[in-house]
Amino acid sequence: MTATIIDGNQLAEQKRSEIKKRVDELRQRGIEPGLTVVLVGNDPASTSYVRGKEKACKAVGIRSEVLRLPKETSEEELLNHVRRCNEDPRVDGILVQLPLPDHINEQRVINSINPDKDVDGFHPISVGNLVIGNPGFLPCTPYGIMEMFRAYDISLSGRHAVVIGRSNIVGKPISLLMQREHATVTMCHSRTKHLKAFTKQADIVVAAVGRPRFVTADFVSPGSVVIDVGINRVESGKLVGDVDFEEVKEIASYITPVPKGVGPMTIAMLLHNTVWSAERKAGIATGSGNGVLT
Ligand SMILES: Nc1nc2c(c(=O)[nH]1)N[C@@H](CN(C=O)c1ccc(C(=O)N[C@@H](CCC(=O)O)C(=O)O)cc1)CN2
Repeated sequence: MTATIIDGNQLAEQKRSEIKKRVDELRQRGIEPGLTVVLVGNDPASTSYVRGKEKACKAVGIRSEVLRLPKETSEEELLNHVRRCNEDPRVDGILVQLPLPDHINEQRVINSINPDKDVDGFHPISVGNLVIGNPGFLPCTPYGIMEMFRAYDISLSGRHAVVIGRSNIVGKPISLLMQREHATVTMCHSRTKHLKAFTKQADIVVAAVGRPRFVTADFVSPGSVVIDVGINRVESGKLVGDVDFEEVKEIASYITPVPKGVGPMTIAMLLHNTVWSAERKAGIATGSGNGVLT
């Protein structure tokens, strides 16, 4: 059996057209949703992701501004920029592109973002809301994965999901979200012994390890759903995921490719969060922003 390939590009395009309609409605009320992205330094991957965010904002009519700061920027200077954005009424969403240079304490910067503008969903208040099941911003990559499950009618209820990786951005939130949809979740990480013994039992595998083609055919069972969060540039210059796509697609029932899988959905959900923030400020938000029933 060859897996159905989950088309992140197509789904993101669909999302963008829904979001554009919401932006048009806001504009008709005289509201222009705005996103500020802060980029410190010139890491090529981060620079390219930020360009992707600017382009996506433009496509749907969100006003975007990128603060490009030199890599020597001090933590205090960065915090001052964030404070100015917190107070700027034109800014509905603030995103500090990660990773930050080593001399800056990432968590301190995240903590300084106004939780009402935390479109990345990384602030402790957003994390707390996710844990409790309150309405709030969800981190964009896990949110995008949940939207993929929904679009492809992949039910999580009663299924065993194994997450490889325990990062704050992906591993922890995706585990909570899948649990919220009634999956039984096992979290594995770099110190997990007998990793394959876990992944072999899984109905759903989410790979967020940061190691190129780490998940090979012998990790997965026939018919499982495999979500690849990795983005690794290998020596040949090719972009590959954490999953050996060619091998695993012959065994899985559904699989996300890299590129054009989870990545484009990350940016689409950022647009959603920004528009939801503007709608909420205007008192016209429908839903909870994160799929929680209100
Ligand atoms: N503040 C944040 N920093 C980072 C986040 C985040 O959600 N918030 N996530 C990642 C990077 N990221 C977004 O910032 C991101 C990564 C990849 C893609 C994407 O569309 N990838 C394409 C391929 C792009 C390429 O050719 O290089 C794909 O997979 O098709 C979008 C966003 C870390 N930092």
